[in-house]
Amino acid sequence: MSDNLTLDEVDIEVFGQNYVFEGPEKLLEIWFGPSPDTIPNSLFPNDNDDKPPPLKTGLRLVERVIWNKFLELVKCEVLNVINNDYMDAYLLSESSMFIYPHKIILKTCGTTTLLVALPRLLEIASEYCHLHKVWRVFYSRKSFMFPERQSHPHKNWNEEVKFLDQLFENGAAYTVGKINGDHWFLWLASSPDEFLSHNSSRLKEPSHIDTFSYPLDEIDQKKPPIIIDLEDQTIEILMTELSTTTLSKFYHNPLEGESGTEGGVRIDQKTGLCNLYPEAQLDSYLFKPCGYSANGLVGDSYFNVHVTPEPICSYASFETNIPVNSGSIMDIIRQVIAIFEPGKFSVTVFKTQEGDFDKKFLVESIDVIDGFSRKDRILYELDAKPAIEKIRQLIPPLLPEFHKGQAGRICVVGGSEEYTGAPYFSSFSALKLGADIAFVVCEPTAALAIKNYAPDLMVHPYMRQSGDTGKSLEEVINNVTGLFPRTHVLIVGPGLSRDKMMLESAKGIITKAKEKNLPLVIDADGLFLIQNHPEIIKDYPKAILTPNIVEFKRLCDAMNIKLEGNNKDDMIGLLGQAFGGVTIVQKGQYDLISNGKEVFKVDDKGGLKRCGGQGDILTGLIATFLAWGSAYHDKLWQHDNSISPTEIPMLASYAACTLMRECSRSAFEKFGRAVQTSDMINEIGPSFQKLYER
Ligand SMILES: NC(=O)C1=CN([C@@H]2O[C@H](COP(=O)(O)OP(=O)(O)OC[C@H]3O[C@@H](n4cnc5c(N)ncnc54)[C@H](O)[C@@H]3O)[C@@H](O)[C@H]2O)[C@@H](O)CC1
Ligand SMILES: Nc1ncnc2c1ncn2[C@@H]1O[C@H](COP(=O)(O)OP(=O)(O)OP(=O)(O)O)[C@@H](O)[C@H]1O
Repeated sequence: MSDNLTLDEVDIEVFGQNYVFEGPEKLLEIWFGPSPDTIPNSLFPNDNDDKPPPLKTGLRLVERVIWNKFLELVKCEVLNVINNDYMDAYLLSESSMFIYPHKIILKTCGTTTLLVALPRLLEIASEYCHLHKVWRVFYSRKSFMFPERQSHPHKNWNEEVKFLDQLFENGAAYTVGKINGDHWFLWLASSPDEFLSHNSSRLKEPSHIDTFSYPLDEIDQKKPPIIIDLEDQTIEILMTELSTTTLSKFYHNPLEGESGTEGGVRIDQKTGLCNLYPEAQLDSYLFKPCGYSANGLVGDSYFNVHVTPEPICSYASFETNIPVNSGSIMDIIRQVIAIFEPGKFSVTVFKTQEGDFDKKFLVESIDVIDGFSRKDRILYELDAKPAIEKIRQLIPPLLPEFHKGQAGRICVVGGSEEYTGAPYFSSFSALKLGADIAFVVCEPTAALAIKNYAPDLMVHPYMRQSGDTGKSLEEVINNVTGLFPRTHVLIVGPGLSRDKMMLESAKGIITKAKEKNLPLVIDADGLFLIQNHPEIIKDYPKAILTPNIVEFKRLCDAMNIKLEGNNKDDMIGLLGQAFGGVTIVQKGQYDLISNGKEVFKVDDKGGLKRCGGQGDILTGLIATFLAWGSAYHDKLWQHDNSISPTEIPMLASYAACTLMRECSRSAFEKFGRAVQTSDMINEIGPSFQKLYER
């Protein structure tokens, strides 16, 4: 490095005026089995030997020349290789590759074409290791700094998803984070029970292994039973805007010695990187004129560090799968941040969720670092289901000391001259689930009909349609709000109609309900109101909106959220964010639930008849779970108080969606095409019993 030039000047001198480098890496993990022991031809531990087995099996059998050729497709090459009993770690000209017997982790930066090489990777596994099927695939990357420099299929996320979808079945693509800021793309396909088929057209199964298969039980017969630890956790710290002092350390200064491995060792000491994991076997490399990469091995885990020190695109990444418990994640983050002194950084913890793992605790344990302010903290559940056990905790026990109303008082504002069924379905479903009391506040002509449907309901004819001169808007609103002291949860919309006076009244009632901090469920015509006046509900986290496909689109339009460039399933998170943390339940072939931070998916089997009114049932169910959430926090019964009030809308929505689908499934099973919404209501009791009753 020239002594009297700034780093910028050095870059321009060496690389030219327009030089930039894409530091953020593409990361691919392909698992061919859950552990090394599930791979054919593995050498199993000698019973008398405490030492780990010499696991040169599976993918580790593939020779270096094959990998060299393979990496040509990625457009990078091998600089150095280290290994231990568990894996081979390749340091690449553009990042790293880790090869275990049962999985490969390939991480490449710049304009490498990682996915292009994927079919060849599957072919190598099949041809040389008898690994014809994969068990888990994970591909991720941060949004690129310079996307226009990438080549196919990395030009944009949709292309990458299409590429992966063509190769593997059942993939799921996600975008996490701010679309107009830092965000991540993830694609994953996994199947804990079965192996995934892949469709690599170039793959041909060699005839001599035509009949070879390796179901887990077949392998298990060859050795003592093993407990497969499926826990897998990766921590990634991505840093930009590194300090000038830090950057200068990653330039090659000929006066200090050679670049390459020798330079790498120098950098490890100069920066303190060698102290991150002092016990690690470290392989580091200093590029000429600048840049640094390192792989570190600790037992069966690894870490890697890659640094792009050009000031115009400065970037450093640290990634590890070395197990860290929730409490000590902060220690490693602090150490890494102290070494690189970034202006901005983000931490991603990717964890497979097994057992009773407390993800909330993990997320909360990631604290703010002195000198930084936190912009975002997202917990994203990928195809995960919130613990049924958690929902069960919200359900009030049936105790002799309780009195009328404590298990839930639900008020439905809806019901007009045109629609009387909707408010009935909604309120009656709340009773069927277990709420003690349900009121319907409706227009007088609807009141007569609804009273006739069910004497269990309390029907108040307080609402007025336009042209009805009997009552002013103010009187209507005051009458309804007079019920609030007796209400736990308010549902607005079923059968309300689009009459101006009815909608104006609903608007006033929602505003008053917010002042009283009442949980709200808004559906049907209530959503029509919101689509025209989103400000009524924006930033009120106690509200849940339950749009069907048409209503969802209208809400997105109202909030200016466009499908272009977004994955269809990401829209809900964006809508939740746009509404400032309101929970959205997007109903359809599968239901998605999001508050803008988390997304739950409910794809349990439902019935095949789409009769009107099922959405109304759902509102009654959500409201009852919400009311139980309030009773939980009022400590109506003894419990450990482990569920936070902020979790309730997501949990209540999830519980209601699963229950609704089960009601629809079982009613359809009995009645087929003749099934009616009222048949589904009759299934609420048995379905609840099946899913949630202890
Ligand atoms: N028995 C009853 O009294 C019922 C009354 N309902 C009430 O009827 C009023 C109007 O509700 P709508 O749902 O008709 O109004 P929407 O504005 O949701 O629907 C408008 C149009 O979109 C169509 N549509 C709805 N869901 C769709 C989907 N998933 N895919 C494609 N097209 C779809 C509808 O058929 C309708 O033509 C509301 O007040 C509602 O509460 C409904 O809740 C159904 C039952
Ligand atoms: N294609 C589908 N497959 C399975 N379930 C579905 C499908 N479409 C909707 N549902 C379920 O039906 C219920 C009602 O959703 P729908 O989209 O019909 O709402 P809605 O139009 O608001 O209903 P309503 O008729 O009460 O106004 C939800 O629980 C949803 O999960």
